[in-house]
Amino acid sequence: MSSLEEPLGLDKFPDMRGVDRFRRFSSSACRPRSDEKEMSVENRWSEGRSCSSSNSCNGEYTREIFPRRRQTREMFRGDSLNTRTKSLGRNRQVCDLWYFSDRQYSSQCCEDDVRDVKNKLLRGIPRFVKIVEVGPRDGLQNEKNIVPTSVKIELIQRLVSSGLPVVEATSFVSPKWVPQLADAKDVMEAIRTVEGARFPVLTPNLKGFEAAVAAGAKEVAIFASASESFSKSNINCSIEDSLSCYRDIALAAGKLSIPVRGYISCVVGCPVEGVVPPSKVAYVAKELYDMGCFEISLGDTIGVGTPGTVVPMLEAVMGVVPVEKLAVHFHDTYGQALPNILLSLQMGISTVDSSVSGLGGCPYAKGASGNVATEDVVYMLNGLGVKTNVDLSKLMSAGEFISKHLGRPSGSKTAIALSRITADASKI
Ligand SMILES: CC(C)(COP(=O)([O-])OP(=O)([O-])OC[C@H]1O[C@@H](n2cnc3c(N)ncnc32)[C@H](O)[C@@H]1OP(=O)([O-])[O-])[C@@H](O)C(=O)NCCC(=O)NCCSC(=O)C[C@@](C)(O)CC(=O)[O-]
Repeated sequence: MSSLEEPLGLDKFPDMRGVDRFRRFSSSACRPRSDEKEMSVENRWSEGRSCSSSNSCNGEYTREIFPRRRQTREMFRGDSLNTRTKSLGRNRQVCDLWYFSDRQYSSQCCEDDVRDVKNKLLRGIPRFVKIVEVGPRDGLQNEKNIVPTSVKIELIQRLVSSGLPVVEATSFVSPKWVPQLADAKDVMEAIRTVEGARFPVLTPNLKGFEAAVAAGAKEVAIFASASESFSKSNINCSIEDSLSCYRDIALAAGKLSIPVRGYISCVVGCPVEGVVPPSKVAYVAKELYDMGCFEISLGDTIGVGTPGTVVPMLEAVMGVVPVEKLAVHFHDTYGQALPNILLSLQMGISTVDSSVSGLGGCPYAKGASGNVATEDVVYMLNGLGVKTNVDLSKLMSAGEFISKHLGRPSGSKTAIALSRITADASKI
C-alpha cells in the first residue's frame, strides 16, 4: 500500500467554528431524542437528519414540508431542463427550503442564523469564478481510442456555446508521446473562426510553441512539475531543465504578446515519490510567475489531495504568487475535488480548471482518473450563488455528446442526476 492511499494529515484544517454554529442551531430548533444526547458533535453533524420522530419538531415539519412539495411540483412543471437546472442551481430559496425542511428548522428563526453561518463559512468566496475547460486537451489526451478530429471540433464548439470563457483546445507535444493529440494543427485550423472563448494550447518546448503559433494559437500553456520523477516521465527532463526551456518559450511568447499560462503537476502527491512538499510547489510557482506566466494552475495530477493537504500547499504558494494569479486543477480520483475546490475558493482563488463529463487523466500518471467534471463544478457554484456565465443545460448537452461518442456514461454526478430528473419527469 502506498502512503498516498491514506488521506494525509488534517492538522491544518481551516477554522471550522461555523460547524459548531450548526450544532447549536440544531439543538435549539429541534430538541434531540434522549439517545441523541450522547452523540458526538461529529456524529450529530453527519447524521443531521436524525430527529424526524421527535414530537417537538412536528409543528415546524408540517409547515416546511408543504412548501417543499409545492416547489418540487413547480420545478417539474417547468417546460425545459434549462428552467429546472436554473431553478435548482440559482433559486436559493428553493435550495434553502429543501435544506431546512430536511432538518425541520423553523424558517422564522432561520434567516438570521443562515446569514450568520453563510458569512462565517462563505465569506471569502468570490462572486465570479472563471472556469477553464480542459476536456478537449486533458480529457482526450488519455483516451485509449483516438477521437476523430471532427468530434473534437464539435465538442469545442458546444463547450464554447455553453458560455465557457476558456477552452483548452489541444497540445503541440510530440505525437510519439501523445498520439491522441497528433491532430493539433487541424483542430486549431478548424476553430480559428470560433468566437466567444480563448483557446490555449500546451507547448512543451520551442518546437511546440512555434508550431502552435503557426497554427494560429493566441495563448499557450507550459507545464512543469513539482516532482522530479514526474517531470522525467512526463516531459523527459528534470525540473530545472524544463524551467530553462520554459523561460525560452516565455521570452518568445512575450515578443509576440502571447499570454503564457503555467501549470504545475503533482502539487500534493506524485505517483512515484509520494508526498510532495509544499515548498517545492511554491518554488516552481515562483519560477513560473517570475518568467511571466499570467496565471499558474496548480494540478493535483493524481487526485490524492484532501482539504488537509491542499491548505498548506496553497498557503505556501500564496506566499510567493498573488492569489489572483492562481488557478486550481483537481483530478477526482478519490472524490476530493469538490471539497478541495470549495476550500480553494474560501482561500480566495477564483479560477478553476475542470473537464466536461469528468474526462481525462494523465497518460504519465498511472491510475489518475479524470478531472473534476465541469457540470459538477457549475452545479456547486450555482448553489453557492457564484456566477460563471455557463449554461448548465448546454454544458450537459456537450457532455452527452462526448460521452455518447466515447460509449460510456458521463463521469459527472450532476449530469447523471439531472438527466434522471428529465427521465423521471417524463413519467409524471
Ligand atoms: C517534451 C517532449 C517533446 C520531449 O520528448 P523527447 O523525446 O525527449 O524529445 P526530443 O527533443 O528528443 O525529440 C524526440 C522527437 O519528438 C519530436 N518533438 C519534440 N518536441 C516536439 C513537439 N513539441 N511537437 C512535435 N514533435 C516534437 C522531435 O522532433 C523528435 O522527432 P524525431 O526526430 O524523433 O522524428 C515529450 O516528452 C512530450 O511531448 N511530452 C508531452 C507529454 C504530455 O503531453 N503529457 C500530458 C500533459 S501534462 C498533464 O497532463 C498535466 C497537467 C498539465 O494536465 C496538469 C495536471 O493534471 O496536473
